[in-house]
Amino acid sequence: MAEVIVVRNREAAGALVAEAIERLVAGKRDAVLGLATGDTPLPVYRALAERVALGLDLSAVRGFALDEYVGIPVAHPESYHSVIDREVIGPLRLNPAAVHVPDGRALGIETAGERFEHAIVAAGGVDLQILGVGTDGHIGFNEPGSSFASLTRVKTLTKQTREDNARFFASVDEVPIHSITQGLGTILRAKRLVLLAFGAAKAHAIAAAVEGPLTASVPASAIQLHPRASVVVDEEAASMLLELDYYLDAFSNKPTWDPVII
Ligand SMILES: N[C@@H]1[C@@H](O)[C@H](O)[C@@H](COP(=O)(O)O)O[C@@H]1O
Repeated sequence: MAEVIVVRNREAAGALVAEAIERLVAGKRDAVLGLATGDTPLPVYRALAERVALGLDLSAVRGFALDEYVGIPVAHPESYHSVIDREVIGPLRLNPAAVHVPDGRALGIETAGERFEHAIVAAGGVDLQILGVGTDGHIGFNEPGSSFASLTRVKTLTKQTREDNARFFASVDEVPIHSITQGLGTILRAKRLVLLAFGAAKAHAIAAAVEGPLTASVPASAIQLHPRASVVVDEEAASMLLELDYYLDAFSNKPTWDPVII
């Protein structure tokens, strides 16, 4: 079962996960982070940036982004290359050469997934994968129906995802139709998963991911297959969990030898 941690707000979630990443890096300077985009992980990146400003050294940390749009230039401000540069590499002072984003350019797209998988394996795998969740239950861009065994590949975005992401573009018509995303199988190979979600719009996806049946119709339910998955949510995102009292009880009685997330 995934560990469910209910926090007061986004800032508290950011602080909690940043603290775990700091502990991870203290034990492994060149730890490999799996990097999500979207609004959800921003509090984590902000909290880490504050720690970096105070002296935390992340310069040896390596990273793999979850996904990228296909069909927009790398330099487009909303390409995940640009977002990862702006929100992660810069503020966290990571080495740009050590952070990989799937290659969504048309040239060589058939082999881009395989190349990305090789790079993850060559790095020794992802130590901690940060995840958000789409309102339709997707993780990365693994839309409903994605195989639990899938690896990095091109996926067609659903109408719902394109509408959700239209806020980053001038209109929904400008949201790319395709993406290249780590597969559910890729994500499940990470040593630890941390899925974050905030707000009532995510409550259904969180309940389905944590307590619903294991089904490709809810890609985030794949986290139930992972032995070390934590779900960090605010009260609104937690509001449809049937066993909420149990999770709160389990967390407040967490044994001291069992550290949070890491
Ligand atoms: N590809 C990304 C996902 O990685 C992200 O988790 C999800 C939720 O986005 P947000 O965090 O902005 O709600 O949407 C996007 O489609």
